[in-house]
Parts: sequence; C-alpha cells; structure tokens
Amino acid sequence: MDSLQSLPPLSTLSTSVSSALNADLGTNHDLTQAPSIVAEFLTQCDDLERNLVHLNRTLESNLASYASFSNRIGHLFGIVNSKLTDLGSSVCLGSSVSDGEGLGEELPSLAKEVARVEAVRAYAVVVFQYAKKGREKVEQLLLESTTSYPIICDNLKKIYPARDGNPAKIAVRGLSLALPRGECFGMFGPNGGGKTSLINMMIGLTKPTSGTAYLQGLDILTSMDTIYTSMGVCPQHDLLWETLTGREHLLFYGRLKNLKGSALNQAVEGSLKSVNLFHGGVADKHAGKYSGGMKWRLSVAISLIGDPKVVFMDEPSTGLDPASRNSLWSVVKQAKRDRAIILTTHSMEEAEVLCDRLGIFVDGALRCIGNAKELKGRYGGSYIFTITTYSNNEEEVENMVQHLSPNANKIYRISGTQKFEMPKQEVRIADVFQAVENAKSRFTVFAWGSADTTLEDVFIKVARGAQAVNILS
Ligand SMILES: Nc1ncnc2c1ncn2[C@@H]1O[C@H](COP(=O)(O)OP(=O)(O)OP(=O)(O)O)[C@@H](O)[C@H]1O
Repeated sequence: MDSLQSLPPLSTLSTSVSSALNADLGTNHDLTQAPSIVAEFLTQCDDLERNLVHLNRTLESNLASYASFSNRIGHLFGIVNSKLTDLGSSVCLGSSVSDGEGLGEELPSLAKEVARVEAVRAYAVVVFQYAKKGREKVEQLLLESTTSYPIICDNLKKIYPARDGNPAKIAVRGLSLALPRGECFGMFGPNGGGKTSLINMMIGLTKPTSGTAYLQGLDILTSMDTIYTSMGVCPQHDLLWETLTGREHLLFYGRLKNLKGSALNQAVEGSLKSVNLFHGGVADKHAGKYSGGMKWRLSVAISLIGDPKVVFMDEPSTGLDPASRNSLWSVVKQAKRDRAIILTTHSMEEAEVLCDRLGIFVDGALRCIGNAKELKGRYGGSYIFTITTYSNNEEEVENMVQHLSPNANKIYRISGTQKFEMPKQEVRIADVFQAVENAKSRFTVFAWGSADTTLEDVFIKVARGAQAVNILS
C-alpha cells in the first residue's frame, strides 16, 4: 500500500503525461484542463479498441469525461494488490466498477483514488499513443499519394448547426481511416450514429465541417467532379425511374462515367449479367415492373458500372427476402476484389458475410474496429446464456447466475427472458447445465440456451457502453 500512497496526485500525473506526450506530438494540450482535446485525439484513432485502459467511473464530474474515453477504448485498469491490472472490458465490469467494488474488496478508498489516478495516466498514454499512430498512418499515406488505399479519411468532421431551437449536432467526430483496395469495410451502429452523414460527405452531398477525405488520391473538397467518374453509390432508397428499363438505367449511368460506344455496350451487358438481370428479356422490362430484389440488384449494378474504385453502399439488402439477399451478396463479394467498398448495414449477418473489417459507429465515432473474429474475441471470452421464465422468477434467475458466475453481466431482460454474459474463465458449461436442471425443480424454465459471443452481442455491448457514456458525460 505504501507504494500506492507515494504516487503523485492526479493533477501532477496528468500534467506530466500531457507534457511528455505533447513533446512527442508537437502539440500544446493540457490533459487536466481540457479532456475534450483528448477526445479529439481519440476520434482520430482507427484501432482504439485493441488497447487498454481504465477507470473508476464514480468520482468527480471531470472524471466522467475520462470515463467516456475509457468506454471507447474498452478496457478498464485498476490497482489490485499494488499492481496496475487489466480488469477487463469496462462494459463488462459495468456497475460493479462504478461503485468501486470492482477494484477489490480489501482496497480502501485511498487505493481506489490511486487506481483512478493510475488509470487516468495509463489511459492518457494509450490514447495519445494510438491517436499518434492513427494520425501518422494517414499522414504517411497522404505523403505517399498511394492508390493502394482508395479511401482515406483525414480527420473528417460534420457538425449540423443549431436550428429552430435545437442545439448543434456533432454527427461525425473527426474520423481518420484508411481503406485498402480489395477491402469491404462494414459500418454498423444504432440509428442516428452518423453513418449516413459520413457517407453523404464522401459522396459530395454535404460538405465536411472540417477535415477532408481522399478518394483515389483526390480531395473531396476540390475534386469532386473528377472523383464522380471513379465512384459508385448504391443509396439507401432506390433511385430508379419506373419507366426506364434496367438496360436504359445502366446506359444512362455508364455515359455519366464517360463510357461510350462499344465500351459502353460491353460494360452494360457485363453489368446486367453480373447481377442476373440479362437473360429472359428482364433487362428490357421497365424497372417499375421489377421485384424488390431485382431493383436492388439493378441499383448495385448502377453503383458498379464504369469500374469505380470506390463504392458506397447504404444498407444494400434492407427489405430483401433471403434468396434475393443471397444473390445480392454474391454480387457484392465478386465486386469487392478490385476496389474499396464502404457498406452500411443493420444486419450482423450481412456484415459478417461481406465485410473484411467492421467498425461500430456510435455517436459520431468508431467505437471499435476489426474483423468479425477479432471483435468477437475482443468482446467475447464469454458464454452468452439466455433463459426464459415467468417474469416473477427473474430475481431467482439472477441469483442463480450470480452464484454460477460472480462477474456475469446482464445483457438484457425482456418480460421473463434474460440474457447474460458469463466469462469463460469462471464458469464451466457443465455447471450451467446442472444449475438449470436444479432450477427447474424450483420454478418453470420455458427455454434456455448457451452460446459463444455473436456479433450481435458485440454490437449490443458496444452500443450500450456508449449510451452509458452519454449519460455520464
Ligand atoms: N440535416 C441534418 N440536420 C441536423 N441534424 C441531422 C441532419 N442529418 C442528420 N442529423 C443528425 O445527425 C445524427 C446522425 O445522423 P445519421 O443519419 O448520419 O445517422 P445514421 O447512423 O445514418 O442513422 P440511420 O441508421 O438511422 O440511417 C443524428 O442525430 C441525426 O438526427
């Protein structure tokens, strides 16, 4: 405990961290006075979730802001037995940490305070380091003017000004991201997270408030006209003319991409074939007569005509039946080979099938990024236990879960159905079976099941963590 007591106070630590990191970054920020600056750096990282960090959410109000950062990063650090220890995911630790218990029963309040200080320090170091790494990556790519990264976002930000008594809205909080050729990047997140605002800036529908993006090395602020010739867009709501045929649509958009003569006809024919709208005279029927699936396939074909190197697809399979969706997916899978695609979706399945990397976009920032396996690994390491009983047995279920796995985390409870996450290191699946069998003699269990973490669980955790942050900060 002595070693803990000897740590300097938060203000000293934060100041020294600020100075060291400022020297490193060539900036002049005071971490203690302006946590929003740290947030600024934070939003520039594209792989934050790989990292540590920290923190006891309880304490003074200024720390609420730090807590929000810790949530974005995903790991909580505390002092346990005099050592800075990774306590796991901050979302997973949840309320037990917010009242201090997560730091260990034997720790007196001083130790909690020290843990907080250490955590802030550890957090700050990581935030700055990774922000620096993210910035450096983008800056290096910009210097190289490489085309192997067809999409580079350089601190892209969108703020909608205050209007009609509503406050200004930060829709995109300064995003730096680089996507290589051949990658389909999936963005998913709750409604209002900022996905459409991001895409609208990149396709030239709205101007960024600050920052910019480079598509095929061209700046969206100055070269949008040229960019349009190598960009494809599949919008959320299909923009087809009912009285034009599929072929006519493609001829029209092909011409917009500067295709002419036989090159145009070849591209249109190839495009119709690729989305299975060529045979049986379908290509020459009015789009108004197409089914929903055919309309989406035509929209995708339009977005791909003229061989664009950068393609944006906004929820491409929304509303499609499973068969149409599968055929749409195979088109997109083929298409991604030679280009970079950003795809927004609400479907975890779609994200998992199509996307090489996924980012969860919440409240204007990417809260985590990685492939589906990495995300599940990072937020996983748990069994997801679901059980349905009468509502008045919910408390008994909670007690059972608590007994099985003291650090279990409740994902949700909806009228008798409860879903929990149990860390694998503290529970064996056989014990779960046994506990449920025993419980059946005490109350009615309608259904139960246990599974590994899914992408949907990751999404709920990340989005819920972000909500908690918004309440705190
Ligand atoms: N023109 C606008 N003026 C003011 N606020 C806006 C405008 N467009 C979007 N917003 C706000 O910006 C935030 C981000 O919205 P956006 O549509 O980009 O999110 P999204 O993730 O695409 O949502 P969805 O999944 O529902 O399409 C929301 O809070 C939204 O209300």
